[in-house]
Amino acid sequence: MGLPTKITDLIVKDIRFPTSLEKDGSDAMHKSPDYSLAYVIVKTDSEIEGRGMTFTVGRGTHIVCCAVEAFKKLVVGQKLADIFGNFGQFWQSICSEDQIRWLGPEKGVTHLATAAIVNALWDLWAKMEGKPLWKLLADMEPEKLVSTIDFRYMEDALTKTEAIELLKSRQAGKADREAELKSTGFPAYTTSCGWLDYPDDKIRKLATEAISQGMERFKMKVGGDIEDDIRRAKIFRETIGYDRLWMVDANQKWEVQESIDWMKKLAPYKPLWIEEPTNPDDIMGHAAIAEALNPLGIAVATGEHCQNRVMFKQFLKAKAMQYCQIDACRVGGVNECVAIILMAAKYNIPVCPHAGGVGLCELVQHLSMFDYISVGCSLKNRMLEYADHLHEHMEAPVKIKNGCYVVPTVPGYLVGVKEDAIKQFEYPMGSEWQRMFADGTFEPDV
Ligand SMILES: C[C@H](O)[C@@H](O)CC(=O)C(=O)O
Ligand SMILES: [Mg+2]
Repeated sequence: MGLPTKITDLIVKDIRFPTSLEKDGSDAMHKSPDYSLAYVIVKTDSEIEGRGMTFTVGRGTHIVCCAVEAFKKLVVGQKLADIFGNFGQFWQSICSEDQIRWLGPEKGVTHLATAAIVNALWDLWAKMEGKPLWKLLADMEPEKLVSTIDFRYMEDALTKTEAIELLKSRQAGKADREAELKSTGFPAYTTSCGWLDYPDDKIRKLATEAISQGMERFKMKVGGDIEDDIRRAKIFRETIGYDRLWMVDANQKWEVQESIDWMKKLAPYKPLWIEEPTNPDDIMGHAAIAEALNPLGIAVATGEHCQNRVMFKQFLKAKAMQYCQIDACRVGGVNECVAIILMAAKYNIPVCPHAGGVGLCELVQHLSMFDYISVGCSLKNRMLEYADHLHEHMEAPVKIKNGCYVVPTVPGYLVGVKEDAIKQFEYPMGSEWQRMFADGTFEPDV
């Protein structure tokens, strides 16, 4: 198969899964999410194609797909040597195009769409190099890697020169860290036992099963009702004990003072962090919550709804996050994730990416492994979210062994969604959606 030189087409598909039926993914703000993806296929003048995605929920997926279509003319016809020769510049040309940037800039629907396209391009690049993405990133010369980043608006936190120096200073020991990852994997924590609307006996059963499979770290959704949260916290601690890690996630439910008061009531159950206590744009609010809760041993974690590197910069500078939860699809794909990983390293904040959803585990495992090998270089306080849903639809699904992510070996980043899954779950014409409309399980969007 010859290597591609040029992008010939870009296709986007709206793929949705009916996860709301079992309350998988439920939290205090998203009671019935249908996990979905805007799936992008970048066609080339060879058989190799790039597949990327952004994670989203339900009806919103349609809007993201429209945004991807709007970017299409900026991508189709481009030469790959021009894109990968100066990826930072290409990234900027997408994010700053003057017909679209008014909708952002670099936030919301257009940035989710950017992520889907950019992730597909990295998938393509990794396939061209015959490497899984983590290895492509880890093997890249610091200067080359840094050339993929758009440093606008972050130079007051990290300059290009500092980024190169940081990467160079952490080259020693790379081979050992890669070997260690291959032998033990990257530590995972699970959210799949603790969705907000799971019944108590399901929590107990799933947590018990997870322990038997070697899982040592757990997260529970909170923020519906304090008495319910206390009851569920007790179930968790009775099941997992106090030697295993336990985190809680409020998905932006509370006011600032409410976050502090609520978490004081959960403090006896020793949560390691409270995730997204309040609005994801409220930097000073998060800083105030951290100041009040850190003395109780509770950290603040956030990032899955943090829009871009500029917001991360401020959270880091304001000591408003103790755990940095990048999301492979919320910000503008790999280029911006690498920028944030480098900034977090400078501010000594561990990166524990947001995963789960659909496809996020498959993507973000590469970023954590690259971080360990080339940037953070430590597993202290590092772990990667895992949720046990929908992996069967991926062409290269993640593997978990003894509570750790197994290092992926297939060339690419997302690699792809199975053809069968697309036939069944593309919205609205997929066979499963047509069946569920016919039997009244769901009503089609108008
Ligand atoms: C709607 C999603 O399931 C959300 O609850 C995921 C999340 O916050 C997490 O995994 O963390
Ligand atoms: Mg969360």
